[in-house]
Amino acid sequence: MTIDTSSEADTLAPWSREEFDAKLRAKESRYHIHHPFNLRLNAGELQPFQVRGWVANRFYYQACIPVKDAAILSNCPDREVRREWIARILDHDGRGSHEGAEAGGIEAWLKLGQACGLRVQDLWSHKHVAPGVRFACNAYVNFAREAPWQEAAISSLTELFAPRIHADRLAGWPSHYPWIDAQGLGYFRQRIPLATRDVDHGLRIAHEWCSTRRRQMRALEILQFKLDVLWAMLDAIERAYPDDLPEQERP
Ligand SMILES: O=C(O)c1cc(C(=O)O)c2c(n1)C(=O)C(=O)c1cc(C(=O)O)[nH]c1-2
Repeated sequence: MTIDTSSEADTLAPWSREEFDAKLRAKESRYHIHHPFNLRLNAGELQPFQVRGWVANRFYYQACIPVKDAAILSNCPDREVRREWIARILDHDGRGSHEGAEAGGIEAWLKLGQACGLRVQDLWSHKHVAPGVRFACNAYVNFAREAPWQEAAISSLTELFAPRIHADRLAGWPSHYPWIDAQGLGYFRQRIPLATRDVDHGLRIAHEWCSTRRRQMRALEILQFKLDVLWAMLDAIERAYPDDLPEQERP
């Protein structure tokens, strides 16, 4: 028998904040930190072209994030929320073209790409981007364009689990991949406090919006959608860069 959760949701009291948060956090088991490709990446098992392939494909995600955040802003009539949310765009696009954190996350990712041996123009051309990665990232941006801004804000809550994945890279990559200039890992370092701040804001929005069981259940569905975006990206990247990819097709 299937349970009709949609009508059931209307008869049930909302979970307490603690229960709701626990259910959001339990989604960690589906985070891409557990994807086979990420396990190999962070265990130092990948060949240089596979790391480069991951970096080049992930750059498409990086480029989409501020567009996604601008879509959320464009749907949000609340000035207080907009004032806080706009920081996310500047975090990635930068507040100036100079060096350091002010240059923003996209610039830092380009540095990571260069440290891995990729050329800036090749990253911007997105020529290495696998179709599945493009589809997944575009689905995320389109969701933010079309959903109520509170739902789109909730979709960023995969960042609950991001500090750990960044910290894993900082801890492991210098010894696993000594051919990558460690200066290039700054992106991961700068994201840890920013992800924590984003999550604080995202959770405040989720707590206010999810005042009914139906909305709480919807939030869990949305978080799963976003987990699927990240998982599908790694599925596509894994498929694009098999261990025996011919030399001439390697990034
Ligand atoms: O490297 C990662 O595994 C990872 C994951 C995520 C995430 O969980 O969505 C983000 C990031 N990095 C990231 O760097 C980032 O700026 C970011 C923004 C967002 C978002 O949904 O708004 N997610 C993420």
